[in-house]
Amino acid sequence: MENGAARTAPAVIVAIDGPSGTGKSSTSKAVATHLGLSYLDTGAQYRAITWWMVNNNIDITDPSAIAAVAGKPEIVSGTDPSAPTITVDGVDVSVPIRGQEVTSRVSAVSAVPEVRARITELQRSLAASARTGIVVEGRDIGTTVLPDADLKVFLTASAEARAARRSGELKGADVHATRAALIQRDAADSSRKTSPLAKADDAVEVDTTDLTLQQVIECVVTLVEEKRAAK
Ligand SMILES: Nc1ncnc2c1ncn2[C@@H]1O[C@H](COP(=O)(O)OP(=O)(O)OP(=O)(O)O)[C@@H](O)[C@H]1O
Ligand SMILES: Nc1ccn([C@@H]2O[C@H](COP(=O)(O)O)[C@@H](O)[C@H]2O)c(=O)n1
Repeated sequence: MENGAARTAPAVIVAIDGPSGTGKSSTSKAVATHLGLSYLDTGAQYRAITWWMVNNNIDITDPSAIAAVAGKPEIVSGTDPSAPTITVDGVDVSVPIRGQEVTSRVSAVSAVPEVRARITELQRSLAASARTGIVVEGRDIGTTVLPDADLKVFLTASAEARAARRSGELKGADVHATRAALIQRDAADSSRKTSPLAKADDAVEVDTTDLTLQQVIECVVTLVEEKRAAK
């Protein structure tokens, strides 16, 4: 190499989208850790702003009420894949954003264009400042947030597999009710007007129904390494 300079890998931007329970978070964190990249859970950001709306008694059924205050909460995401963090106005909300109160309302809040504009700006700024690159997971990353990502992956899995995974995680929650809730949230996320859940035309689709988590991770790591080698 010229002047003995060590070649550093170019920063790589990876977008991972897909419906609920397809393995986006588990896969993205592991891929980012393996490749020394940052990691951003964009669902956590939408959950955080929803938590703030609930805590401040904003009428979730009124999009104009949500839009009017969308710029108020300060949402900060930590992007270390081994310890991702999320705070709202300095409060750690990593636990309450996973509760039912937030989960049942997040699709309504995330459908409001002013909320999406605010959160999208945060996401682009974090991606632009990631030194080695970043794995960003969500619903509209490949289509809207980072349309020029080096690699776009769209994870899918049957509703049955996703419900079984989630009810296992929720310590035996009723699998039928879990399946119905997943389908309802996906339908809301896919049918909203602004940046719906969708596969980008140039995304690689990976059906994870019959794959172990380790197999999905290995598949995505290989795809990233191929893109990196070609840069
Ligand atoms: N291929 C797989 N096989 C079996 N279990 C899996 C697989 N991928 C993920 N899981 C498990 O399924 C559950 C959901 O995974 P994860 O949270 O990564 O999905 P997600 O797509 O990020 O969901 P959401 O969009 O709702 O946040 C977790 O318990 C995870 O360990
Ligand atoms: N890019 C994204 C990511 C998420 N959402 C909304 O947030 C909800 C929660 O996402 P999880 O991944 O934590 O389950 C999701 O249902 C969407 O309503 C989004 O709109 N865009």
